[in-house]
Amino acid sequence: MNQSPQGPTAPTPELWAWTETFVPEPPHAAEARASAEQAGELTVSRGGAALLTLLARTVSARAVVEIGSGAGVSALALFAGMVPNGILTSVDTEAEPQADARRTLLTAGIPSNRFRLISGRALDVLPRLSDGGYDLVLINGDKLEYVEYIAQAQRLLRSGGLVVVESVLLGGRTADASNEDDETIVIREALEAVAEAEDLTYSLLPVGDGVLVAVKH
Ligand SMILES: C[S@@+](CC[C@H](N)C(=O)[O-])C[C@H]1O[C@@H](n2cnc3c(N)ncnc32)[C@H](O)[C@@H]1O
Repeated sequence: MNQSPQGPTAPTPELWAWTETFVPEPPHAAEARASAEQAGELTVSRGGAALLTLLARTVSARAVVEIGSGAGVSALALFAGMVPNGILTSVDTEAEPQADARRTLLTAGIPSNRFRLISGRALDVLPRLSDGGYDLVLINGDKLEYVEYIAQAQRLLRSGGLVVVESVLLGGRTADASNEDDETIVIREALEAVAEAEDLTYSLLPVGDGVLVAVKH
């Protein structure tokens, strides 16, 4: 068997890249991803989208909060796993990607009464949402605010709800001890906040650019 210091079959970057394509992306999602890429808007990875669908289905998500609507790629993935009448509340500071998100969701047949796209800064909007009222919170907004987003997610989630924190590896910067830029420092603090939280059990998954998933108890 192929042995390495990490274990019997340590995955190569090529193998992880292959896992991203393992779950086929539905046609509407592939179109939304292509148009987001064309507009220069960042999205969750393909593997990250499949993970969101899985997690939303795992908790029978009825009420979901998304920080960072972008062009709606993650929203579509969440809806694919949510219960049929589930509602997504999604916040973004930028009007243009949010208009794309609206178009993406409507084109995919999601009725407009199933999503609230709120224009504004997450830290202004989240405090207005109900304590314990949500099954899943996706964090994919301003990385410099991730510590505050996690505190908000702890308040918003019901017991058994999930917080999903996107892109925590920062392309390798988080794990590079010589790196001290502001985003990296905040992401490390956010990871520590989750690790130290007594009401969260977590795992850091090597999906896309790293996804931290935690369940509230
Ligand atoms: C990576 S993109 C989100 C991608 C989206 N989740 C998807 O997969 O399609 C990050 C988004 O966060 C938004 N954003 C940045 N700062 C924010 C803030 N303070 N509050 C809310 N959204 C913010 C940006 O405008 C951008 O659209």
